[in-house]
Amino acid sequence: MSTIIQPEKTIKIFDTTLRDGEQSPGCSMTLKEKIDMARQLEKMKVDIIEAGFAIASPGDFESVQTIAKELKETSVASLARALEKDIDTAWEAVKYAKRPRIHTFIATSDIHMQYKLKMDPEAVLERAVAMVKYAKRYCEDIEFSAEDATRSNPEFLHRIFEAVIKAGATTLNVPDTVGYTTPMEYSSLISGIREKVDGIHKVDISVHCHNDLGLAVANSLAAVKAGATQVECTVNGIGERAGNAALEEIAMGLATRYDYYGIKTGIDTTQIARSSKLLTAITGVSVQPNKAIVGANAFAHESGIHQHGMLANASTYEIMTPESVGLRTNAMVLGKHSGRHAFEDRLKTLGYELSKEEINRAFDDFKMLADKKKTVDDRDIEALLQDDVMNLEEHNKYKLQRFIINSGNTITSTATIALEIEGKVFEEVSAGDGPVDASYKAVEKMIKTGATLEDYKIQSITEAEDAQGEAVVKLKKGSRAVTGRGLSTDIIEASILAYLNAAQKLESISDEPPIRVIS
Ligand SMILES: CC(=O)SCCNC(=O)CCNC(=O)[C@H](O)C(C)(C)COP(=O)(O)OP(=O)(O)OC[C@H]1O[C@@H](n2cnc3c(N)ncnc32)[C@H](O)[C@@H]1OP(=O)(O)O
Ligand SMILES: CC(C)C(=O)C(=O)O
Ligand SMILES: [Mg+2]
Repeated sequence: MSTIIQPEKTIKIFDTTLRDGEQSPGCSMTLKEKIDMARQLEKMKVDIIEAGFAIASPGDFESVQTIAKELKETSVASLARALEKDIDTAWEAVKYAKRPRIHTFIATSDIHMQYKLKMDPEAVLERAVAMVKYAKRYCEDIEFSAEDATRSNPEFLHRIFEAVIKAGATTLNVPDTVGYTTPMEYSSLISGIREKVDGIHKVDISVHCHNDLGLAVANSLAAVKAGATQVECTVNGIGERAGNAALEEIAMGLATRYDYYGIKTGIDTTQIARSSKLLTAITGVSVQPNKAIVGANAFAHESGIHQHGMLANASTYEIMTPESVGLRTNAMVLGKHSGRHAFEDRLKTLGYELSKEEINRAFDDFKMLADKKKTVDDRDIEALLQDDVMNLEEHNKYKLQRFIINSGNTITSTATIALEIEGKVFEEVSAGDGPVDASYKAVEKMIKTGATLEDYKIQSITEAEDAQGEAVVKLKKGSRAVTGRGLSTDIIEASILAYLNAAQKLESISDEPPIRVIS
């Protein structure tokens, strides 16, 4: 008995980052930026790039045409209203592409036909057919979109789709223009269209979803399950109003749940992170940290129980690997919800080998610090360990008595600092590049560490007007490096305290081998 091998089902990914995506307020791109983005989309292996709306402006025309000339493999489409002049212009722009496509559209819902187009349904149908035929004189690959399809009368939709297939359309797009539909409703709309058109010609059924109710990806995936063969989407989900379906979520949804959908895309998912970052760099619009797939927290774990599971086996809390979307690694973020397993793991990564007792002490200090700070980074842990191991409270040699700062944008900053050192009070004045530099120079005149300032960071660790500022400095002398911390509601005071804290540590380890050298 011979086995029949079923061909693998694949769907096309139609990227509209450069057209619908660019319709997001604040996401306009220059010609060069669009070309860079288009190259990256080709690298990610999207099937079709909608490079713009050629008639919209000379700049849009130039970018569609340049992208059509530049790309090697990918189909390049331009949007066009159902107007001859739009189609002529779209063709002039895409005709250089290896695989050109004209994408023409007209609205089919009563609301749009009556109030916007001021056309009756029969006139819309006639126009759609005439314009598909018109476009077909130029180009084999014609996509027709029934704008606002999900609020259109389904019978009218079926009629117009049948008519445009006969006129030569090769892809029928069913846009949820205003993000109105639901997964189940959209699914039955798509399977209804699929049944009707399958008897006529083989065409792609495309879906194009907006995110007004946060359902763009859910609706697109439901439609794919119901027989759609093309999904229109954008990188990071940018697009008109609340955006379009996010490409990365569609691609990873299908890849991760292949067991459920049984459908592949041609997307090289390892290019996802890069595409997302490139778009962010170009538009200056960042994705929110909890954004699926590409948000900063998408592969980050903060709570102890999760971190413990992750350390045992990443599949406990990750349904896809960071590598599969092109990230190097996941992140264990230490914060107030973290547990001992993750803390000990971080100590090992940082190169510390501590006794059980030292770890316990450090863990208690870490939990106290984590209560005050949003996240605890490696420098915090190092500072905390150095405090703990050297028991600095007992060696509190340098005490800040008072400080006076004179600073402004038209004068040189000066600092007067008084320190109490082993019971005696010293005072020095110094000028510097800003109040912190002036303070450090004044302090250095008194305590003479001879160290270099390797790093300096100031951040708020509590909120509101009385926020605590935390300064962290790293001082280096020879092969020894230490981190000092200072806390105050005054950021200059926090900075001076951090310097003194680091100086004390440096002094207390100067005759001993370093705990750990930070290069
Ligand atoms: C759902 C979507 O995303 S559709 C795409 C939306 N994107 C854009 O609109 C961005 C690019 N747009 C533009 O640059 C301009 O709107 C242009 C160049 C296309 C047209 O500009 P203008 O001629 O000044 O017209 P305007 O934008 O004010 O109005 C739209 C006109 O197109 C008509 N129209 C709208 N859709 C269609 C269509 N699919 N087919 C035919 N005519 C249409 C409207 O009825 C209106 O016609 P009117 O001028 O005779 O009243
Ligand atoms: C032009 C069409 C496809 C569109 O963007 C929409 O309906 O949202
Ligand atoms: Mg749209």
